[in-house]
Amino acid sequence: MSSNIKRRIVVISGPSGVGKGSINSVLRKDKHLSLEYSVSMTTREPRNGEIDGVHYFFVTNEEFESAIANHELIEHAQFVGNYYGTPRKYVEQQLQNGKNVILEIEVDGATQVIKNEKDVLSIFLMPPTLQELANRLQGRQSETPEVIKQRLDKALLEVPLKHTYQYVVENDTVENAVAKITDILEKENAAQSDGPTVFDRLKVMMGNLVENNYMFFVENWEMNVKILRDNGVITTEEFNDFDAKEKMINILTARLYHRVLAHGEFSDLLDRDFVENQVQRLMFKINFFSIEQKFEE
Ligand SMILES: Nc1nc2c(ncn2[C@@H]2O[C@H](COP(=O)(O)OP(=O)(O)O)[C@@H](O)[C@H]2O)c(=O)[nH]1
Ligand SMILES: Nc1ncnc2c1ncn2[C@@H]1O[C@H](COP(=O)(O)OP(=O)(O)O)[C@@H](O)[C@H]1O
Repeated sequence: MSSNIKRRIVVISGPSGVGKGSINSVLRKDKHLSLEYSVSMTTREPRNGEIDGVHYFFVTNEEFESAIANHELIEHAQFVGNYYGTPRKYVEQQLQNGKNVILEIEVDGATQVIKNEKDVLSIFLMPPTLQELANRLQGRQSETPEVIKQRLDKALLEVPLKHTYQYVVENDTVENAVAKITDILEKENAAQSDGPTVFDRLKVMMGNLVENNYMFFVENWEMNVKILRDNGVITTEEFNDFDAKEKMINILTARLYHRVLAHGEFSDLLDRDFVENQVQRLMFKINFFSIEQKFEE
C-alpha cells in the first residue's frame, strides 16, 4: 500500500430502490478499490434470495436490542418499521486489515457515523427522477404496494438531507455512477489510482482555461481584495495568503466536478467544449469583491 493511501469508512446512502445494492455489487468486484462490505444486522424479513450472514444478519427484535445494550453496533436506526444496525467488530477489523469498508446505511445511521467516526467518506445516491425511483422500487418486486408507498414517503424525507453528505452522485446508469464513485475514492486517496484521476485532469484543463481566458478577472479580483486590505476589511495576512488565480481554479474545478457527479455524464468532464461552456455560467457565481465564497446552487 503506498504511503498516501488512507483507508476510509465509506458511507453510501440513498432512498430505497435508488440502486445502492446494484452499485455496491459492481464496486466490490474492482479489487483495486479494496472495498469490503459491512454486513448489517436487521429485524426485517429476508427477501427472496437473501442469505443470512451475507446480505444481512437477520435477527429478532430481542437479539437486536441486546446488541444495542452490549454496544456491539457502531450505529443503528429504525427504517419503515424495522431495526437496522452496523456491527462494530467487522468494520474495525477490516480497517486494520487495510481495507475500505462500505456502510450501505440510511440517513439517521449515516449522521451518527459521520459524527462519531473519523475519516468518513460520505456519498448520497440520487435517482434521476422520483418517477424513476418508484419504477425501480416497483420493478424490483420485493415489497408490497403498502411498503413501497411507505418507502417512497421516506425517500421524500431523505432526499432533502443529501447535502449533509460530501458527495451527491446520480444513479442514472450503474456504469456512470460506478465511474464517478471510483474517481471519488481515488481522488480521496482511499484507493490507488494508476494515473491522474478525472478530477486531476479537470483541474489541469481548468488551469489552462483560466490562464488563457480569465486573467483579466483574476487581476480585477486581486485589486478588489487589495482594497479590502487597505480598508481594513481583511488583514494583511489574509491578503498575502490570497491567490486569486489558484482560488478561481479550485472553485471552478470543485463546482463543476460536484455538478456533474450530481447530474451528468462523467466523461463530459474531459470534454473541453463542455467544460468551457459550463465555466462561462459558473463565473457568474464567483463573488469578485470578497475572499469568502458562498455558492447557492
Ligand atoms: N442505519 C442503518 N441503515 C441500514 C443498515 N443496513 C441497511 N440500512 C438501510 O436501511 C434501509 C432499508 O434497507 P433495505 O430494507 O435493505 O431496503 P433497500 O434500501 O430497498 O435495499 C436502506 O436505506 C439501507 O441503506 C444499517 O446497518 N444501519
Ligand atoms: N441505474 C439503474 N437504472 C435502472 N434500474 C436500476 C439502476 N440501478 C438499480 N436498478 C434497479 O432498481 C432496483 C433497486 O436497486 P437496488 O440496488 O436494490 O436499490 P437499493 O439497494 O438502493 O434499494 C433493482 O431492481 C435494480 O436492478
